[in-house]
Amino acid sequence: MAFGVTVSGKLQTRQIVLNDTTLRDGEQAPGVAFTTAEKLSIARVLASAGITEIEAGTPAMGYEEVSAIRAIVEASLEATIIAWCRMKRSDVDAAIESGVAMVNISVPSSDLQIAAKLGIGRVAALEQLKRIVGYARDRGLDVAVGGEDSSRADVNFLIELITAAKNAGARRFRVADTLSVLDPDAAFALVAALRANTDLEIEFHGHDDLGLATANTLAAIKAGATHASVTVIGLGERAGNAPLEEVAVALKQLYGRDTGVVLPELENVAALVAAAAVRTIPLNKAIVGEHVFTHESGIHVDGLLKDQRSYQALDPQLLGRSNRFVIGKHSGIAAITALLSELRLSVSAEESRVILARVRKHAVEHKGEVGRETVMTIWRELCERSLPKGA
Ligand SMILES: CC(=O)SCCNC(=O)CCNC(=O)[C@H](O)C(C)(C)COP(=O)(O)OP(=O)(O)OC[C@H]1O[C@@H](n2cnc3c(N)ncnc32)[C@H](O)[C@@H]1OP(=O)(O)O
Ligand SMILES: O=C(O)CCC(=O)C(=O)O
Repeated sequence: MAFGVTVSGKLQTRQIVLNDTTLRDGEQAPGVAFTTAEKLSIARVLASAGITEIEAGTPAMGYEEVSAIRAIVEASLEATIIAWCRMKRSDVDAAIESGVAMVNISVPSSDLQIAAKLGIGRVAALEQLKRIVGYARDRGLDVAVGGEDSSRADVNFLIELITAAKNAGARRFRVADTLSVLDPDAAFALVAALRANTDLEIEFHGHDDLGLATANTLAAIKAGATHASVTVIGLGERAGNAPLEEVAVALKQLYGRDTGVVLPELENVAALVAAAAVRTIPLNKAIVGEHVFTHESGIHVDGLLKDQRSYQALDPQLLGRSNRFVIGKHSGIAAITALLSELRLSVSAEESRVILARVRKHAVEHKGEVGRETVMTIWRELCERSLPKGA
């Protein structure tokens, strides 16, 4: 099915809204603990990067968290600040204290979670949800209902929850694949079934235990989700959430869909969050990894030098970045010749082959790229050796 086409076949022109939950689900990653100042800086860079919804934290955690969320609200960013709540009046009261205008009220939706966590049944969970949504609406809050563990729930019960949420005044239902049990086909089918039964906003919240969070999120959007939960560099519970940078760029690159995210800001946002989370961004991390536009293999470098399109689908300029060539074990003659010519060093074809052999040996011995200085040293030594004695 083509992107942007609903199950009923109607073309959609809507913009996909990304709800960034780095400050809530992201911070639930083991060992991650942001200070209030870090939370505020992250919220600021997210808003400057065009994110219009920020799930900023869990007010039920107490005074510090409420103050941090309040500081973000008081920064008057161009974004809706959302607080995460359980179905408890005290959680909603704490959210009100934090100053947010919108809450996400979470309801365990699978039979297993309803029974195990809350010790009640479906009917009681439904009643509790209605009461709390009404309580929040009466206090002027916008309400999204978070269907925790939606992907293991009975779809008919999800529809009952959504109907109850809507009747109580909620504007959105979040379909959470809490434990990553969906693949893209199943994510599409689930969201399509819900889409066919409600006109509420639908947010998809994917986790990455199987490395499918981004794919599942795209499938959910194809099926009619209007919103997607994301976190910077995929920070979040266990293997994390759908990464903001992957979802925003994939939507643009694959489907030409704009999320309002300023793509060249993503690298800075990722660096800030990684530093505050004390996490390292893997060199090969999609979109924001240092090496994702770096090329070493001889055949690739040769192809890129002849025509960039031969080995480039995602234009680094879209992200304010550029291609980089490095010399290493997999370099070929074209890369060596190009580098030496850039350095204005002349070599014969035979000398290039000798330099390449030395480069390979050096790369294996030092397990890494071979820097320009090293290539120049190899070149110099070769020249000295070929000079006639006494010259
Ligand atoms: C999938 C997700 O990401 S869910 C969000 C997870 N986020 C967090 O846990 C945020 C950090 N958590 C915390 O700081 C604490 O757990 C708090 C402040 C929220 C609660 O702390 P405590 O009162 O000590 O409760 P504790 O964490 O031990 O247990 C959770 C309680 O919430 C209840 N609960 C869980 N989900 C819900 C819900 N959606 N609605 C109502 N109650 C819920 C549990 O039944 C349990 O209640 P019980 O103590 O009566 O059995
Ligand atoms: O209930 C929600 O809002 C979703 C909670 C969550 O983070 C999840 O289920 O993974």
